[in-house]
Amino acid sequence: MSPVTPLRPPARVLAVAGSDSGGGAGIQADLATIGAWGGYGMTAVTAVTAQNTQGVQAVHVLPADVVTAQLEAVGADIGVDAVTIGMLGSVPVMHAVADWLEAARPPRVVLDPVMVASSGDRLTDAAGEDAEAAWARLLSLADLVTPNVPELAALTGRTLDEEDDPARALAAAVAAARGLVAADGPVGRGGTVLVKGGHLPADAEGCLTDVLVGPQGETAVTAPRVGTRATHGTGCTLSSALAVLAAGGRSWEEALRAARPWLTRALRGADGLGVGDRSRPTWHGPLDWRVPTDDDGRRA
Ligand SMILES: Nc1ncnc2c1ncn2[C@@H]1O[C@H](COP(=O)(O)OP(=O)(O)OP(=O)(O)O)[C@@H](O)[C@H]1O
Ligand SMILES: Cc1ncc(COP(=O)(O)O)c(N)n1
Repeated sequence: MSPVTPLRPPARVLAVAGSDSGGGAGIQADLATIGAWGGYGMTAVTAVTAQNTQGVQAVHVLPADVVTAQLEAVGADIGVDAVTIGMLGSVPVMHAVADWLEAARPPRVVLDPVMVASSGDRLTDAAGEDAEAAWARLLSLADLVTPNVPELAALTGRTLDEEDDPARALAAAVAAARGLVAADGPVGRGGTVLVKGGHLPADAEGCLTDVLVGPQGETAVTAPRVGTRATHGTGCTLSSALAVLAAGGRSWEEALRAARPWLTRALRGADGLGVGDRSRPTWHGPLDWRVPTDDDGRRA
């Protein structure tokens, strides 16, 4: 046996997303996550946002041909083992990404259908029938779709925010996701939906549940709800972790079971970061240090 364990080449993961100047979500969270899991991160920037923990101050969506140029540059030369898609910003950009997915057929595509930031600010000008048609195209090209509950409601036209009971609220969201993955549904063709529980009430044990809903069945993964306001970027972080783990050969279930405890640590680490004072970011780095902060988590 060789004394040196041969290294596997890092998974090449392409993040198609917007830039968050505050560093908490979007491309910045994607690259931090891909790096944390040992992947090689690449980007196709769709939009530039001026953003911090208070909210989104400005959005500039890039022209669709600039997005296409980035996708083609990376795909043609470096190669892509997995794609993670976040903020797209406009209908032309959505179609540009769908065109490239159709032509390039990357092996694993994770689609986080980002619509609104956790601050409440809109991150897309896509609306109406044009947006519906563009989402339908993207859903049909994704292997894993990771909506939060408001996004799931928007994609399925269902009302999902009326149930206070955690089990019934989750069941309603899972039922909506089943419609997406049904043989005649928009995801169809063997794709999976991850219903994320971050917007649902915690259960009696104080836990949140995420459910993978696929054509072959469902898997629920439960984790403690972390009592923090520092959840900015959790969606981007989770999608990118799933993409890099799947690119390394894991199934969606194996990827979620590995990523979910890591996300709990990232959420727990966020309070000690002392970054900003409203919608604080999760923390992808080492947890063996603490910034001195006051009772509100501001840097002392
Ligand atoms: N307070 C929390 N404690 C533990 N896990 C959480 C918490 N909030 C969200 N999560 C987890 O974070 C992941 C993202 O879920 P969520 O439903 O918040 O998605 P999202 O709204 O797209 O995220 P974002 O906050 O980035 O917009 C899920 O795995 C969810 O269970
Ligand atoms: C560029 C960009 N992409 C995605 C999000 C969503 O993340 P969150 O819902 O945590 O604000 C964001 N705020 N900004």
